[in-house]
Amino acid sequence: MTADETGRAHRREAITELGDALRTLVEHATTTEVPTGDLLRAAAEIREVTARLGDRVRDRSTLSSADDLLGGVRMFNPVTGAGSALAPPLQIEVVAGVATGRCTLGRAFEGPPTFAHGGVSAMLLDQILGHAVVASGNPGMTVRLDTTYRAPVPLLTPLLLTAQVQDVAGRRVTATGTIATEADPGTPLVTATGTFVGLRAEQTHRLFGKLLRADP
Ligand SMILES: CCCCCCCC(=O)SCCNC(=O)CCNC(=O)[C@H](O)C(C)(C)COP(=O)(O)OP(=O)(O)OC[C@H]1O[C@@H](n2cnc3c(N)ncnc32)[C@H](O)[C@@H]1OP(=O)(O)O
Repeated sequence: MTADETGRAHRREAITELGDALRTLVEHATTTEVPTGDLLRAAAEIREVTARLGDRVRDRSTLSSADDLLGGVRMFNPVTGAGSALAPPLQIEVVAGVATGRCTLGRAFEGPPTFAHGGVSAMLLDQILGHAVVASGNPGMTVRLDTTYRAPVPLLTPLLLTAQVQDVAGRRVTATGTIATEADPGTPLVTATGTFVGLRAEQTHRLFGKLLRADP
């Protein structure tokens, strides 16, 4: 490992540590019933820490120094990113074209009481369908996502997601996926069909050219 790679690995570990702390903070902030005065004290303390993190920030068109765009490392992806306070995070692996994802949604993801928000389910499915699409060798962006909600997705319950590509027609790729519980993987709670479109070179250049040139 070069010194640069070692530095980057340490930074990723630190970002993951911070992400873990933030996710716990979000979960506790969502569920706490401490006295009102404690809420106000906590808010003041959190603002102090926040100011320290804000000392040096990247702008919108700069990648995180810990990311590797072409290598698929996105530390702050809101679904899979270990550094994201918003991500469950969903852990995805792809074997023989089938993407499998695992996560447990905390109470910050609640929609109907005790169950996950429908938009969160769609977000998880968009991501895992995207991984199956990338693994098929036909990367593209989502242009359509149809979700069918068959049964509510329980919170605080290990979930199992799967996705695979069904069809590739020119630039258009169709993929399907499901959310189930790990305990009952044969009963889909939410299913989705997504259409992804591969970008033409001119589109890639227009949308991401600056980022790709900057990626080390
Ligand atoms: C590992 C990483 C995983 C990441 C997972 C997350 C993925 C995401 O969330 S991506 C973010 C959300 N998506 C976006 O922002 C994309 C927004 N859309 C766009 O920018 C444009 O539609 C773009 C650039 C993708 C394609 O534009 P353009 O080249 O003009 O497409 P266009 O020529 O109209 O259509 C191409 C093909 O797709 C089809 N298509 C386009 N839109 C749709 C649609 N809504 N439904 C079905 N088919 C569609 C067209 O019919 C056409 O098919 P065919 O070639 O067979 O005739």
